[in-house]
Amino acid sequence: MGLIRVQGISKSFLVAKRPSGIRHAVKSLFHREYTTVEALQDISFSIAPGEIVGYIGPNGAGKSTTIKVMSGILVPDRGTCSIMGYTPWLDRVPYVQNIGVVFGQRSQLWWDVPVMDSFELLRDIYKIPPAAYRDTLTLLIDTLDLKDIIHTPVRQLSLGQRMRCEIAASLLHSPSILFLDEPTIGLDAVSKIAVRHFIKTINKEKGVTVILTTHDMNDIEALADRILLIGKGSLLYDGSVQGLRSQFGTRRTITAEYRENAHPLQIPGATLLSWTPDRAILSVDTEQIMMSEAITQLSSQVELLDVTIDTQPIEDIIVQMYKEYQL
Ligand SMILES: Nc1ncnc2c1ncn2[C@@H]1O[C@H](COP(=O)(O)OP(=O)(O)OP(=O)(O)O)[C@@H](O)[C@H]1O
Repeated sequence: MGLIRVQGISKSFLVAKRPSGIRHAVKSLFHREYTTVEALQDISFSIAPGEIVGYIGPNGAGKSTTIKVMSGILVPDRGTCSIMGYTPWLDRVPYVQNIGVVFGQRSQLWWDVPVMDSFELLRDIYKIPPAAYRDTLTLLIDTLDLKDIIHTPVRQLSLGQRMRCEIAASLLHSPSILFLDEPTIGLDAVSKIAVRHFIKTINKEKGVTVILTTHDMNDIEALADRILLIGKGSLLYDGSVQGLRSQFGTRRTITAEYRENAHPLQIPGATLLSWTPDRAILSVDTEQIMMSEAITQLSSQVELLDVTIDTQPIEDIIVQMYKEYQL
């Protein structure tokens, strides 16, 4: 069942050209030239309740524009979007009761007042009943470890502390869908893990459907059941992380340790990444040679002591896809 159904969405922006040079700049004051940026071109997908979907793509691909359309901030030029039966940009008031949105680069909290004051304002905006507000707030304070920071003005918080408060703010009204635009951007390793853990928990325990954009492939590996890959405004891949690996991740790395041998290894279909007389690292293209065959060839050339095989990191696979699609 599609909780979110996006069909044929396109969105373009008219952007003023900024000529360089003083003469052209003065001329442009009287005669502006415009160019059209096709931010989204015929995007379609559907998301079921309880999914965590990673929305990825290079800079400028159209990720934030999609999130803005889905959260009702932007109106597309063409296409339809039905989320829980609402059209986000037409049914804004009832619709926003059902969604939470976090833009990692922007704050929805009031900068100069304590976090708690922002929460109370949101309580009033969303008309959250007092008992429900108390319960949700207690849960969020516990799970996001907010006790010691809730009475601090936002501008005094670290980025990681602020992000935890932003996520709490987006969930105060218990939405069933959460849009996260770069939720871990700029966070240290510990805060990233805390945020990921929390996202996983609300998805599992509360059944919240999560759509997150990120450049951090560790976020994707830790969280997403499914990836939507967008490039230059078009959807290029829709499937599982596993599917991405089997479709695009055809390389494996073999690290071999062996009794000293003077001759560098030579295996067709494998590239020698590094070599010493007792240790070599090879990159194997499994489309050219099966792993079993590569190991057989290896053991025929040296006396093996230890072998480890690593799959291609998801980050590398994505870089390879960006190259393949010329993004
Ligand atoms: N308000 C706007 N006015 C003009 N152009 C815009 C506007 N918003 C987005 N764009 C353009 O639309 C394209 C898609 O932008 P978008 O912000 O959706 O990309 P993104 O995938 O989120 O990128 P990033 O990873 O850098 O955040 C870009 O070329 C961007 O310059």
